[in-house]
Amino acid sequence: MKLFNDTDLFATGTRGTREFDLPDADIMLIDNFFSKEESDDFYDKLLTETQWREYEMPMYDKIVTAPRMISWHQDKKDGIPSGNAPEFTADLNKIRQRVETQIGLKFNAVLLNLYRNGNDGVSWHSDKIDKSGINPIIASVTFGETRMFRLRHKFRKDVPQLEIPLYHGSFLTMAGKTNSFWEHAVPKTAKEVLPRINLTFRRVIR
Ligand SMILES: O=C(O)CCC(=O)C(=O)O
Ligand SMILES: [Fe+2]
Repeated sequence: MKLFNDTDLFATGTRGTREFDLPDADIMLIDNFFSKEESDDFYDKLLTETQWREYEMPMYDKIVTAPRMISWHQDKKDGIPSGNAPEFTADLNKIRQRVETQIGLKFNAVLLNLYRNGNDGVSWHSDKIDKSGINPIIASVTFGETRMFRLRHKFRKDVPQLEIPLYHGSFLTMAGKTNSFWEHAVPKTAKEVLPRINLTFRRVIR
């Protein structure tokens, strides 16, 4: 069937780690973190088996429906309130395991975002830190369509914005001060694009 025109990228099979030389940020990217086969498989299963739901968010003085679908999963076992959040599925556990092994840290929650087409995106924001403590690490995995991940410094207008294409099977981390000093976004696009799934692993603390 597939779909994503990234075969040249996968042909090399490299798993190089890239770090970005940016002020007040600690960002690392690994393309091909998951193989093409693994990525295709996770993509298909996550797309069809996840109970995707809409997400209502405050926007100025209104409540609007976010232009994407989400699913939040959280471990129940460590006694941290998780509301009605479903547990990690077997596939989410497999993905989490790989991520944890790579960076040597544990995560207890994951947010899945589904960008159905070019009208879906996420506007400028920093990830909330109140539930993850100060300087949380966010670990992001992408399957499906390549979309641009944009970053901008919150306070320094002299620092240029940055655009990172996040490919099928890629892995990105944002650590240290990144969330305090930078915002990120996935802009909508007028191009005809297939669905993209992004997973951000997080550590929820009491
Ligand atoms: O889809 C992405 O790459 C980013 C998602 C994101 O920023 C978020 O869920 O907070
Ligand atoms: Fe985010």
